[in-house]
Amino acid sequence: MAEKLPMTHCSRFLLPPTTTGTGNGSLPPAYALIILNQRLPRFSPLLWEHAKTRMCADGGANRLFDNMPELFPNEHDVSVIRKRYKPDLIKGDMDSIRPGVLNFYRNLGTKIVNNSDDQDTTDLHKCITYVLDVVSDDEKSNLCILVAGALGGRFDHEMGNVNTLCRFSTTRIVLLSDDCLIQLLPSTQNHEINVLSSVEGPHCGLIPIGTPCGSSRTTGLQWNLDNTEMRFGGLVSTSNIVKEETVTVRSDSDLLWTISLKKQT
Ligand SMILES: Nc1ncnc2c1ncn2[C@@H]1O[C@H](COP(=O)(O)OP(=O)(O)OP(=O)(O)O)[C@@H](O)[C@H]1O
Ligand SMILES: Cc1ncc(C[n+]2csc(CCO)c2C)c(N)n1
Repeated sequence: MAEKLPMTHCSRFLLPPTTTGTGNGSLPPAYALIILNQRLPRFSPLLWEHAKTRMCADGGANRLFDNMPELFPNEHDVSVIRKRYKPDLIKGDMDSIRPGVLNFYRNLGTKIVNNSDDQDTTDLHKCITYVLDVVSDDEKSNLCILVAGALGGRFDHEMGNVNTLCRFSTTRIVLLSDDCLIQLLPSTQNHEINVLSSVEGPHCGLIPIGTPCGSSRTTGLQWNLDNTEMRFGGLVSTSNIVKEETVTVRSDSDLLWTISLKKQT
């Protein structure tokens, strides 16, 4: 059987942007940022700087409005901060955004898309379909969607957010909270994860979601998988520890990769 192509992963969006590219000859990813209705992670200004497109899923706009100024305690004019962080788009069923916040961003020129007719998909899902609709096929191969505020509070929302990783499994999507990130590793490729130890790790996990996994192999972890079977309801890898700069993962079914984020990020 033909060897699967390698897919590389690196959380360079947690480091300040550089103008020097990735350093390995490949194009840096084109990031889009989606802000959800959950506490804004402390490193959101960095994600914002990296992103080419910035959007809020419905009540995510309240979080941008309320929490972004709190991340700049030395700046006293909150309206200057709010104007600096103007989203390109607010999209959703609009049952959570406060009218004052909606008016504020509308007056700044933010595009507002009301999808209250769709009560079958989440606001995050609606934002992802928007990104995929506006991006060309060429750009899609280089796209990486960063989702801020994906965990905490309501378990149905958390699972809904994880489900979007599976629904859009051919798109690179990273779910982020203050504490960790989560992404899907499709079984169609072998994975090389470049761990940035200044900002992430050492705790990590590999979770088979959806279908059981007959065989997975890893390198670079304290408890490596060696042709190991995993299934939800059986073995899943939690509280694993990154031991090397590069972690490799190959598996016959999709896995969720999660890694802790360091507090000083
Ligand atoms: N407690 C939470 N934990 C994780 N994600 C959340 C939480 N609350 C909201 N979200 C995310 O933020 C998005 C916008 O949420 P919002 O509260 O504006 O709308 P909602 O009506 O509760 O959500 P939806 O319309 O998507 O069901 C949701 O689609 C979800 O992805
Ligand atoms: C089986 C089933 N369960 C829940 C909902 C409700 N729902 C799902 S996503 C969403 C948010 C719309 O922005 C809402 C209200 C449904 N439609 N179908």
